[in-house]
Amino acid sequence: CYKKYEASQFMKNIPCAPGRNFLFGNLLSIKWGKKYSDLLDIHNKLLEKLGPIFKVYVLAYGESLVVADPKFVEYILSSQKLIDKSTYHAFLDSWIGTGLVTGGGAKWRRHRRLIAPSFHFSILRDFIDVFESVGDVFIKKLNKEVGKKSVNISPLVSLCTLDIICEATMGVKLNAQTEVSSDYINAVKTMCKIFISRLFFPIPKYLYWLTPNYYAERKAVKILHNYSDTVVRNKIKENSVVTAENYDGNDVDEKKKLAFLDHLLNINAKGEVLTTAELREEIDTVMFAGHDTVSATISFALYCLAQHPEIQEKVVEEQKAIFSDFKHGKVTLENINEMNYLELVIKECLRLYPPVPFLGRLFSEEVEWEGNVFPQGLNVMISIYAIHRNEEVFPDAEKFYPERFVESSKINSYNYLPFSIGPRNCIGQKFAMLELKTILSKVIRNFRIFPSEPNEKLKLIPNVVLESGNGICIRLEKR
Ligand code: HEM
Repeated sequence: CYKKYEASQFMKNIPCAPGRNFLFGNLLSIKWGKKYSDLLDIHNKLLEKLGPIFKVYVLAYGESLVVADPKFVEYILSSQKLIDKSTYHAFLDSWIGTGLVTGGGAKWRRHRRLIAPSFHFSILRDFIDVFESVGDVFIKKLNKEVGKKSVNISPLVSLCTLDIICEATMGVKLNAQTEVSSDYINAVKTMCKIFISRLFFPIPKYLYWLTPNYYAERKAVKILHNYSDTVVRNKIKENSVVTAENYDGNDVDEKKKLAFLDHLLNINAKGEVLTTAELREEIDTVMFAGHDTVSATISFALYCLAQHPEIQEKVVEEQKAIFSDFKHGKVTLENINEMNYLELVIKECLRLYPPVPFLGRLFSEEVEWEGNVFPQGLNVMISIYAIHRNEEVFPDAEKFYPERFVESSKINSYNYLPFSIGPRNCIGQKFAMLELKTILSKVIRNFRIFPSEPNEKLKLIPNVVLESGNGICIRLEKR
């Protein structure tokens, strides 16, 4: 009880974003006073003015802490107890339920332990074929953009990564790149839009059903669940694979397995069973987590290469040394491991443009740190975006300079964390790196990349992932 009192007193002393309104908290000054696209700027200015730990207030959520202090971040992220996600994550529940990204507590621990082996390197190797074949379609699509003065690359890349994650996860070809439109893709887009709108226009749960979003969300979720449910049920039927409902203790042949779903089904054969609903939840989760994040990174990396011809040239030289058939050579695990300079480029891109710019946590208990007590139930936003721009760690931080990662072992993990760190780090990190290298290698070997005409600068906005409000525009020429 005393801790509770101490925590509430301590919170009073934490600097607060200005313009607090009794009804809307800081939202009015943050949201209405400025354009949505200014949000990261505002956040930077608040950090400068208030320091690396400050609070913002939004009526529907109460006080939230924004943290960019690497020491406190280390304390939070390395904790085995502070693993619960912020209340905002609940806006994704209707779609991805309490799968790995949003779940917490004992269920998350069990699922993480069961699913982690499916992301082992030996399994990921098989997915390079998927990256290759979907990448070939992507190159064909890009061929159609050659000669245009400005191409917003984001939507094209997004369809490519959606095709990849769908095939890798469910073993199903979505053909998002070749089909004009699909209900599934539209439903994914709708859900992402609604998530953001609910985040910034927090309407209390009991009033939400009065809004048009409620009905759009219900329709979209039905489409998304029908899709993954059908795939899961068909797989179970096809493979006669066991689930919690029909498990009889017999093993399933591992060699036949290809997609993540197959690997998850195989878990059931080992006696630790996931129900059909849990399987669907995890499939939807990987579809959500593994699509836009990679898409954003590829798009930003192409933009950076367009803006820095000398860096692009170094990437090309490395690719020339690796591939005897420069344009059509196939990517393999072996040659991916030789793409060292490309890896530096990707790392620098993830530093400047972290797809997940903020990590949300909910303190499930009172937290004592450096003699201060933070209250239980506090929402915390860890600003990866700000941590990655710390001049003391990354001199000339706004500069795109891949060489700064040559001695990456010297960079403390809590100063550079695009995939987060600790128990809730990104389970798909290795998968993502393989996919990023494969697709970027293919693009760079087929096209020269230039800035768009006129040279459109990025206007960063923190949507579901980091995006650019005016698109990510480049110009392509055939090599
Ligand atoms: C460049 C690409 C990617 C980036 C930057 C990224 C980043 C992240 C980050 C920062 C987290 C932690 C979120 C948090 O703590 O709140 C996370 C979690 C997660 N990511 Fe990724 N991710 C990427 C790609 C992928 C891919 C390709 C997959 C799947 C194939 C994936 C699956 C997941 C899952 C399932 C989690 C939740 C892990 C857990 O809490 O146990 N991610 N990712």
